[in-house]
Amino acid sequence: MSQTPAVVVRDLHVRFGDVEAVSGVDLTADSGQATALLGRNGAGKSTTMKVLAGVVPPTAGEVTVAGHDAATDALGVKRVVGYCPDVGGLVPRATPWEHLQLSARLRRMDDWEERGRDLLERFELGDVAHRVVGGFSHGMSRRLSVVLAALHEPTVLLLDEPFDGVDPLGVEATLEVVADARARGACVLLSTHLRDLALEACGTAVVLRGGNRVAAMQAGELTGEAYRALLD
Ligand SMILES: Nc1ncnc2c1ncn2[C@@H]1O[C@H](COP(=O)(O)OP(=O)(O)OP(=O)(O)O)[C@@H](O)[C@H]1O
Repeated sequence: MSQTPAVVVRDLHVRFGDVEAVSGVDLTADSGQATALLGRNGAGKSTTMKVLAGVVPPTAGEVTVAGHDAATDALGVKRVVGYCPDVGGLVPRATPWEHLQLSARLRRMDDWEERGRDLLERFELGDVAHRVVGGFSHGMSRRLSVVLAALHEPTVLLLDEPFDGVDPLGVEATLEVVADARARGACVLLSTHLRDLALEACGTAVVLRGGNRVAAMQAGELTGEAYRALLD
């Protein structure tokens, strides 16, 4: 018997006023797999991620995340996902450790401190664990956002542009987080403009264009030429 995919999106539409940000996206993503979301600026990747995170409601279509309907059970969706947004999400006057404390408290987690410390070390944020994030560089903030998304070992891990402005050690730590999540059976969705890193991190790739899905394929099939052709 085949397993229901962890993420199911059918004919998703998202409208902001006059703008149709997503206009008919279909995708599925399985547990234990990582799926890359690719496409040019404005293709609808971040909006799709926001719907999957329970942050933006779908205007129309069917979206299920680990069995929770994004239209009717946004709280249920939020509980099962770990979400690294493309921008924002951090409190400038709080430290990384305070961010972890807040996240753990909201999720009623016990015994999170060792994992929190380990993640901060892996992302080379241990030395700044008690410094307010307002002074962080862009790359440091991105790394902390990945740590926060991964802390509670979510069923569905959503990473929106996690490599943006991140140095090679941060990239390596992020790839490890993705590999660990897959190994424990989580479903990972990762949006990026970096095809090579998408191929390294993910087994499958979905390409969006103008709010639509234009292709879904094994990541290995996404050659540079094929990718460019899909973007145009
Ligand atoms: N809150 C909003 N209000 C109005 N329009 C929006 C809003 N959010 C997104 N859009 C529009 O929806 C479209 C898709 O945006 P989205 O951010 O999802 O694309 P993206 O693929 O993530 O782009 P990028 O690669 O630049 O991050 C764009 O035309 C964008 O301007």
